[in-house]
Amino acid sequence: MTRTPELKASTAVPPAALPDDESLSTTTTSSSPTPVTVLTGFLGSGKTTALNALLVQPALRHTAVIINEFGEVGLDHHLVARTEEDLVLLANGCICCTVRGDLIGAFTMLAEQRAKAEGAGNGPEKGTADGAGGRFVERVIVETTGLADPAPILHTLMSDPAVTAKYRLANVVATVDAVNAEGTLDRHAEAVKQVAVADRLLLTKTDLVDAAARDRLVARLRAINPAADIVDVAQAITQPETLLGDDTYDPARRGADVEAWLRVAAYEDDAEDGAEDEPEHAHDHHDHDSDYAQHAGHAHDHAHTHAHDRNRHDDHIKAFSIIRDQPVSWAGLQTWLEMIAGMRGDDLLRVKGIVNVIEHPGQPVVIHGVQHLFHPPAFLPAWPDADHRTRIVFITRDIERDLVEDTLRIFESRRTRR
Ligand SMILES: Nc1nc2c(ncn2[C@@H]2O[C@H](COP(=O)(O)OP(=O)(O)OP(=O)(O)O)[C@@H](O)[C@H]2O)c(=O)[nH]1
Repeated sequence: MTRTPELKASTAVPPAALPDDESLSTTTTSSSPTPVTVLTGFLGSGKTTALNALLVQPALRHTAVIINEFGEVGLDHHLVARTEEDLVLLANGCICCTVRGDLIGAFTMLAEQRAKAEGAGNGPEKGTADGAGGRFVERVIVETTGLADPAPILHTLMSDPAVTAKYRLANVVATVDAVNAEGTLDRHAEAVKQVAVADRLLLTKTDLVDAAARDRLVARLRAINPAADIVDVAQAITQPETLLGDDTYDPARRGADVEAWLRVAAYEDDAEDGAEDEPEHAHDHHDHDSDYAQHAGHAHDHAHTHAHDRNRHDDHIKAFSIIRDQPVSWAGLQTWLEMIAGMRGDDLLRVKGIVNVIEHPGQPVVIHGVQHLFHPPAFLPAWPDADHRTRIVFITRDIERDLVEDTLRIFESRRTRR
């Protein structure tokens, strides 16, 4: 049976406060397009962890982050070391299919902030980034969902006039989980595409595998994308200038497949633009779509209408969340997680949650599961907002919400009877 690591005191999110220092790019001027890095990588492969390690570095203090999350309940904005002003959460589906408009809207908003900051004298020369004058945004990192097909995202960034007027796609970085990647690449076409389009591949979780497994994985990654730099995340995050440093994304360097995917994305984009002239009718794109997008801290409802279905994800993939109003027993939850990971680990693509545990009142616990692997749970220093309910997001293949709900209730009721 899969063992869930013991609950130990550690913190899940590094501090958001940044020391004053030089920025990464010394070449940004108020008129130059803002460089954009796309951070992709399969579910649970370590995107947010790598991002947090980068964002605390002084060189990235003027970096805004756009996070796209997959699931009914957005959690990532609570787990990223960035203040509300620098973080935009797109939780209304996947940017590769349903929230392209939101992505463009987020870029437009950040460009307006930058213009406002520069108008108020908060430009790059002064290095200031706050106050009523707006924030100076020097770089944007877009973290995709783990299931994203990167091609339509890259296409949008390279061709949408509203974006290209102010931004340029600098590079694509993909995290690759050394524990799960072999199986993931076998089973999920999105994972192969994420690797194939990247300039840099960040190997994560190499601390959990032996050298031979790492070498096998590197050979496989080289076969998919011979031009990418492959680096261990521990090394990469100490050199943000190398990881994110200015270059302009060139699909031609990535091979014929990538160019073909981008052509398909362009074709579908044109088809959608044509279809937008048709009368709109609202319908669900995914059974997992949440129905809101929010600029972190300022949630606003979006009633999304799309003219046709652009669901690129496998119909077998489900995303749902389990919510508990009352604190839950850590011991019961741990036993249940072990049971479900042991029985259905291959199909338990991602489990991520904030848990209010009976055993540690006032100390929210963050849990992360990726297929059979459960990472050590970690305490958050405090609840990120007024919502103190347990919220656990599941992304599964062919595991229905009812099965998860029903089995969890069995363990919960067993605990209660003791
Ligand atoms: N041991 C180890 N754990 C890691 C490493 N990188 C990430 N993790 C753990 O992997 C889990 C998932 O990491 P995240 O950064 O949330 O992954 P993600 O790609 O952002 O996940 P999603 O966006 O939900 O798909 C967390 O528990 C991390 O602590 C690593 O290099 N080594």
